[in-house]
Amino acid sequence: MEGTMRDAAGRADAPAVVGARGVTMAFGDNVLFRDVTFEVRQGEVFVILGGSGSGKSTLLKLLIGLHRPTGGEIRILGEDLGAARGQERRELLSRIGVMWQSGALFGSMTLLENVMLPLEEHTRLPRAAREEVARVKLGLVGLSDAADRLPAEISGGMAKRAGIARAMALDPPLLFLDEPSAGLDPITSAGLDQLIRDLARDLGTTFIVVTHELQSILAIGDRCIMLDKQAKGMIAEGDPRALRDHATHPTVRAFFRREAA
Ligand SMILES: Nc1ncnc2c1ncn2[C@@H]1O[C@H](COP(=O)(O)OP(=O)(O)OP(=O)(O)O)[C@@H](O)[C@H]1O
Repeated sequence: MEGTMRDAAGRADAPAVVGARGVTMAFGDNVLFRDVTFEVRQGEVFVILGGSGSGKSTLLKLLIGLHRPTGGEIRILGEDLGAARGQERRELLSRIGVMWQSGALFGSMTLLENVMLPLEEHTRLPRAAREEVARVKLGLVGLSDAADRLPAEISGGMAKRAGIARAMALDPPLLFLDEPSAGLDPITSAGLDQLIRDLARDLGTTFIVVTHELQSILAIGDRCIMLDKQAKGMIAEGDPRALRDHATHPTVRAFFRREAA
């Protein structure tokens, strides 16, 4: 497997907030990947990349408990996700935020109401406090002025930001983003990348991002792993810029240098 030194951001000593050890996933006879092992450290922006069908989304679903792995162990925020049951598992999973590719905002609610929703479901805060928290989150993503708009009245980039604000409503230490740049023009996408970097730096939030947008990977990723369909597993791990400059594995090189494999 292609590998590089730890990221230059110097987070090698930060505690691991996610750990996958020897993770295998199969649907019936169809093995997607074997022996996937990595750690994500607090405050990192960690990117999962790979070609279509390599299992990126499935890995994301394993990490947030929507699927159980066929083999191996996943630890989230210090807990063994596979061993956690019932209320313990629910509590653990309530400490992670997820933004799905579509943004998944409720169309009949304003952005403010959308961001207030998780607070309604998971806290007993009075309405005024929920509103206050939701306004702060919208402020963090630069949408203070759009709080009263409906999802249909905003751009795709704004919808992604609102999706991030909602995923952050409960102050999760760990945020998962599924293809955040999908469907955005390059300038809007670059703005979103900047937001992700700012949030990671200013709030210490750990991000795990599934994306195949090379510009985004290079802009936001402290470290990445690359899954491969043929290899049925990881073929690279490391600092994306180092992989771009030094990778020798043909598929990894091809991806980072936009060459034919
Ligand atoms: N619930 C499921 N049941 C059975 N097979 C599944 C299921 N989910 C995914 N798969 C299989 O796993 C493969 C990988 O899917 P996955 O969505 O994880 O890939 P991906 O790398 O995210 O791809 P893409 O970039 O195209 O979204 C799919 O091609 C499909 O064969």
